[in-house]
Amino acid sequence: MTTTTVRDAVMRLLRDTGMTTVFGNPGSTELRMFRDWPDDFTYVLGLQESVAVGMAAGHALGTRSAAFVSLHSAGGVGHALGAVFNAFRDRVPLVIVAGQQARSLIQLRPFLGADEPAVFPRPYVKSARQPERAEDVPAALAEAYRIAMTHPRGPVFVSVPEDDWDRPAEPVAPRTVHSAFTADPDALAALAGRLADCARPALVVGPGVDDEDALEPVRALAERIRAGVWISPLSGRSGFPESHPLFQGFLPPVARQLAARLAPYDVVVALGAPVFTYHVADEGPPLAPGTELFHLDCDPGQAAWLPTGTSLVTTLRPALARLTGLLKEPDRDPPPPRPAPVPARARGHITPELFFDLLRARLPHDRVLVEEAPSHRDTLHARVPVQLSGGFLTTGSGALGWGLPLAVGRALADRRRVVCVVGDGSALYSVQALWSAARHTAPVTYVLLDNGGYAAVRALGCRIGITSIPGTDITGIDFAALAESFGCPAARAEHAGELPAALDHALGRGDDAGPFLLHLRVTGSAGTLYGPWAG
Ligand SMILES: O=C(O)C(=O)c1ccccc1
Repeated sequence: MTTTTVRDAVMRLLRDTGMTTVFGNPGSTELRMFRDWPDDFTYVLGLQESVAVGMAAGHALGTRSAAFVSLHSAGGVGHALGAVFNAFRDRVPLVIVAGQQARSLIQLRPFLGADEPAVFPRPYVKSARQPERAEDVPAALAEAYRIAMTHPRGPVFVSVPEDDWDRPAEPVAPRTVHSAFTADPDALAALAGRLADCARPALVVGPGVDDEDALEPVRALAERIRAGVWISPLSGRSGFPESHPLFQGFLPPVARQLAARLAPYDVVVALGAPVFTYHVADEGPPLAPGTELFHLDCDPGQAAWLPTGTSLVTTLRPALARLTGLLKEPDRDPPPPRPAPVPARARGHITPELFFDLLRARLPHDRVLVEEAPSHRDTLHARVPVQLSGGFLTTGSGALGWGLPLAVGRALADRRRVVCVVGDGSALYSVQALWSAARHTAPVTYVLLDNGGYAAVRALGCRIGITSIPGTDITGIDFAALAESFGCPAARAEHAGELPAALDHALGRGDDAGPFLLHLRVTGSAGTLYGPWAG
């Protein structure tokens, strides 16, 4: 006779897998999960489901382990989906449980009930199901954890009817899955041969490098072969020290420009990088005729859809160790280092260039920087070199509202201060995350760059000759007052002369001081994102 319930078995599983911080937004379909809520669990409330998912993602990235998310029924899943899309594309491991109405009510299409719950979040989850029987819920969640954590990682969805939690179920035994795997040794030897013979090699580093914690083996390979190193277009994570003399910059998400940047190289090796992540359409081949691509990634799907090159399906660490071991120091010069930016003017209004120069001078090398200010991304990359794997985090897939809650979860993961640079437009998709940050004393310094609207959209319009775009102006919001109303202290600055002291104050807060928001009115930004359209 079983005496444990689904809830007992799931709580035990969450302890065994380290998922005792639950990010969620509760409702009546989750009530029975909360019965006898254990003292060793922390519930982090997001005041809308996309905020809960964004915070969970930041926590997962910081702990390098899956985070648990509890969503409220079909409507909550709907609210969360933009963030789930990011988590899927950015390979963030999440175990997402959505409440469902009681099994006895489902035939009558009840209030809150989800029709086809396992279909709704697809295709942006690695797996989605509602177990056939209540007693299968613990095993389904254990499986979900293992799927989320197996490369390529990502979110997994389980729908749980509300009456299941009190039903009897057996606990599930802890298990281990080792998911690293190595490419065919002959294929790696052939690649080593090409790298030994080539004239000018380059590496393209993608988000997979941080995901697999492979920065050091990537650096060792780059130094061994004296390769120029590029970051793949719009990568959501840093994976190479950007002050390294071999570092060359960030590939643009436009086909012709990207091919031109890689044209000087005869062999390019992409590491955990989808390489051809374009934002706007362009014509021309993905690579110049003289550039040969090799691509190492753990996702067989990515290997299949890339348009060119030789793919080796592999996790990176074992493949890089073997590859570097096969290569000798070559007789070739390293590429020249990328030029330093021209220092910004420090008078008049605040420009993004000035802000990033001052930030660079104040940012400790081990500080994590979260960014969601799309019209300033290129300026940030040019002026603030990040050194850490995962020291820079953003959305690699484009659903906005990710950065502000991501910073909360990332800060809660190790309670070290995070700096989050966020645009005015971006902030407003998920601004209530400031309340969660204040509530949990999350050490985040937000610097809100306010250019009065959706400047990236305007810039992309200008690029193709559309200069008047409805719905892109946002004015009349007092962000400092808004932050303070959520319990997050704030300040504002408008003039260059005020900025150094304002930044010293905002960035100098201790790790136990909770969040702070600095609202900066900025001018003179963006221009034409990605340069003029050549089509
Ligand atoms: O292009 C867009 O419309 C858009 O939403 C976006 C998202 C992220 C960065 C830049 C633009």
